[in-house]
Amino acid sequence: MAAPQISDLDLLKKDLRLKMAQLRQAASPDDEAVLQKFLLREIRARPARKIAAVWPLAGEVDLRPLCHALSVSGRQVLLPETTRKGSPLIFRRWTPASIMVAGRFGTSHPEGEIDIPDLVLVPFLAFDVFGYRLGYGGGYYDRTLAMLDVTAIGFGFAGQQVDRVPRGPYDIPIPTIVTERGIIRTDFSKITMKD
Ligand SMILES: Nc1nc2c(c(=O)[nH]1)N(C=O)[C@@H](CNc1ccc(C(=O)N[C@@H](CCC(=O)O)C(=O)O)cc1)CN2
Ligand SMILES: Nc1ncnc2c1ncn2[C@@H]1O[C@H](COP(=O)(O)OP(=O)(O)OP(=O)(O)O)[C@@H](O)[C@H]1O
Repeated sequence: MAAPQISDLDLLKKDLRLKMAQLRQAASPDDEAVLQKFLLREIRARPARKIAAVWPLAGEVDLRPLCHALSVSGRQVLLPETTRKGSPLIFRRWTPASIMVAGRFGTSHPEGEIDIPDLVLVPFLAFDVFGYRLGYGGGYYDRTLAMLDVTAIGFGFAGQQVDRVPRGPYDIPIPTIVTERGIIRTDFSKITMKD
């Protein structure tokens, strides 16, 4: 079988992934708490009932306190199950009593029922002010967002911002990004060309 084609864009993204992984230093617990406060406020301002969060991978923002807070306040938390490469994610119901099981690439997911979110929190290694993001390279969130008609909110630390994330045809910009410094509205559709 022929080896999969790797494009220049894939190489640019790979470079940036390495750079961001090297830059990544554990943010302070204060930053993490402030980020979750902003994120919770942003979610609560919306009517979404089923919110897809993530279970942390090493070095990522730990959204577990947010998952608990959302669940306690009556929202249904969903967590992704990492499917085979090339497939969209599936989401399963989580409650504080859920038992997490090991999945692909070091991820964990609950064994709860499969459900469809109406709001998806999207992790990244890097983001830009236009709402483009760089993930781990699975294309999972791009495939998932292309399929679902849902609100997406990106979250991460301000230090993960870069001037411009390399863009590909499948990359879907995220209209709202939350960091410990506040909320970034990236929806440039209302801004004229001269801006
Ligand atoms: N916390 C969290 N959960 C998440 C994501 C995430 O970014 N953060 N994902 C966001 O999409 C999905 C998982 N995506 C992932 C994609 C690749 C690798 C990974 O480690 N890939 C290996 C290469 C694996 C291979 O091809 O054999 C690597 O990069 O070394 C990890 C997670 C769903 N769950
Ligand atoms: N909707 C899609 N349909 C087909 N291929 C896609 C789609 N979305 C992404 N891809 C492909 O998947 C591969 C990985 O995409 P990319 O490098 O953008 O991942 P990523 O955004 O870093 O990862 P993730 O979305 O999992 O966080 C690329 O080759 C890309 O072209």
